[in-house]
Amino acid sequence: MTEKINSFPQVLTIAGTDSGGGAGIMADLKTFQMQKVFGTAVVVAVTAQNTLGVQDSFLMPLELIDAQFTSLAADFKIRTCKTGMLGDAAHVHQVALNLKKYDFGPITIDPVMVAKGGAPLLSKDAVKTVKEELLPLADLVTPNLPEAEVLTGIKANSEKQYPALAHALQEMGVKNVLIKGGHAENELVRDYALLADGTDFWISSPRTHTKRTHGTGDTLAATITAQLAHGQTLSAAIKLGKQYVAKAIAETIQVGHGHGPLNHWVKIN
Ligand SMILES: Nc1ncnc2c1ncn2[C@@H]1O[C@H](COP(=O)(O)OP(=O)(O)OP(=O)(O)O)[C@@H](O)[C@H]1O
Ligand SMILES: Cc1ncc(CO)c(N)n1
Repeated sequence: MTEKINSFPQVLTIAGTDSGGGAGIMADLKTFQMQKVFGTAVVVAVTAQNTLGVQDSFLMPLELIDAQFTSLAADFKIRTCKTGMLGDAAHVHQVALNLKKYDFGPITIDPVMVAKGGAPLLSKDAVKTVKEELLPLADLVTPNLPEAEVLTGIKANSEKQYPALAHALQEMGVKNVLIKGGHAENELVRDYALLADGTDFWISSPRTHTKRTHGTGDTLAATITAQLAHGQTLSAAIKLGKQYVAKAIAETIQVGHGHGPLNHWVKIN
């Protein structure tokens, strides 16, 4: 029998691992698999983590970051990519250098700073490097509320300020912005998108009252990355991302004793 060759778009996540399987590279790869794209990964950090918190972490040697990028560039046609946990300023810088060197398609930056339990995933002094070196490379940035505040220096106490946060981020060089509203306390969880052409829209879903929200941001950005690789427009990809993450939170699974992971098995189409 001759082989039957199936082809899937190839995508890349540049982030940290989560031994607990719910966030970071693990959430990204599960999402990629469900969205029918072929997932690859540059491991920037390894975390010893579960649903209760981050117990330990280690950042990869910078040469190994370069080596992973080189391996992928030599053999794959990466259509889109995303970043997650990047650890410190030196690693943000190294990732930015590699993203400038290779064309891995549209770049989604999820500016991960703190884990759900409060553990830092990006050192404070790295924020400057994210702003100066990474954001200008981003096609899309997807901060949660606290991250948007840190990046812009604007304190936001209501949804009315999301457009101001997004415009401030655009002024920092990002083309498209998605502000995530998971950290607000409203009954409707509303995210706000501001696109490069100046158009904007809100997307909302009912809030699921649960502590099982580990990896929500990673899952959203990974879905957008996958859908862009399938050729969806950015606004369609964002809407599909929100739909997937809302369903994956609502149809919960029982894993661990703390901030449990999402149900990546849900289907949206
Ligand atoms: N309780 C919830 N019910 C429904 N949707 C939610 C809930 N919490 C978050 N979301 C949605 O999940 C996505 C991620 O939002 P959030 O603000 O939690 O990101 P995050 O803090 O970066 O997540 P994480 O750090 O866990 O990866 C957004 O689309 C948001 O609207
Ligand atoms: C490795 C890693 N990346 C991202 C997050 C945020 O969800 C986390 N908790 N752990």
